[in-house]
Amino acid sequence: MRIVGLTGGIASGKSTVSNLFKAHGIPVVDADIVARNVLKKGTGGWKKVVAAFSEDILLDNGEVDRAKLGQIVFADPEKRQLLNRLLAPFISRGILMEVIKLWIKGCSIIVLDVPLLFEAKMDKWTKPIVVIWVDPETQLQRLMTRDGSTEEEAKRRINAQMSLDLKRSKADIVIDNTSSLEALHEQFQNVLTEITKPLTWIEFMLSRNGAFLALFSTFVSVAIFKKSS
Ligand SMILES: CC(C)(COP(=O)(O)OP(=O)(O)OC[C@H]1O[C@@H](n2cnc3c(N)ncnc32)[C@H](O)[C@@H]1O)[C@@H](O)C(=O)NCCC(=O)NCCS
Ligand SMILES: Nc1ncnc2c1ncn2[C@@H]1O[C@H](COP(=O)(O)OP(=O)(O)OP(=O)(O)O)[C@@H](O)[C@H]1O
Repeated sequence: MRIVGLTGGIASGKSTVSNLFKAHGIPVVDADIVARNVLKKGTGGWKKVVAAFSEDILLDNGEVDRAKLGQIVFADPEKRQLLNRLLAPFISRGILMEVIKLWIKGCSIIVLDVPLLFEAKMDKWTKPIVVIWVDPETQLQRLMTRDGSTEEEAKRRINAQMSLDLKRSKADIVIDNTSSLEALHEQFQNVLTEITKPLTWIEFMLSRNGAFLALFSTFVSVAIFKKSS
């Protein structure tokens, strides 16, 4: 199985590229969705976060007030680290479960869309790593437009992440999404060609079909050995 890492900064275009992968039949595990699920009312993540941040962060229906928690953690690095520490085990487990489900289905190439791929040290599980880079001014403008946030709020969120230049230096493949959507689509075609190349032997053995082949070969070898002895 080939597990492609997809990362970048906030509002750099990960969801836009994820949608292109999905449109080409390549399944995507979205870490933001996993992170939302592990913070739903009554879950283990929810209990830990409420115990640490108090019931002040809850809405009347008991769900976490995400906007309020966001304001708290993006204004205070220590509180953000605390939230990351509390949720990290639940998020990693959630992502692993999604990968296992896709493995069982027989998917041979999948994409992990993880904003904090490097920060959470999940990059060691993915190859190749695709980083979506965008110039800082475009990133800020797109974030403010999409979320309707002020410049100050948007900058806080951007500064809570590893710099995009550092992420770019750790990439196997870089997509520059500063320009138009057409330019993004063009670059995407090259990425698609690259990641859909035939699996390496190791990737094949890590896929479901590879595991079945290994199991089948073992049975045949044992049967031949028994017959000949
Ligand atoms: C603080 C929370 C409640 C704010 O929720 P909100 O709905 O406003 O934002 P959302 O979850 O859609 O995240 C939007 C983007 O913010 C960035 N972001 C989210 N959490 C973090 C973080 N802890 N550090 C840096 N950037 C982050 C990511 O780029 C993400 O794509 C939420 O982001 C959260 O629970 N974060 C901690 C979990 C986490 O690490 N998520 C990232 C998945 S790897
Ligand atoms: N090339 C582009 N030209 C113009 N707008 C774009 C381009 N690429 C993405 N956008 C817009 O920029 C915004 C951010 O893109 P997107 O939501 O895909 O980023 P993201 O990296 O997934 O964000 P997050 O980290 O918050 O999940 C969206 O409103 C999207 O429509």
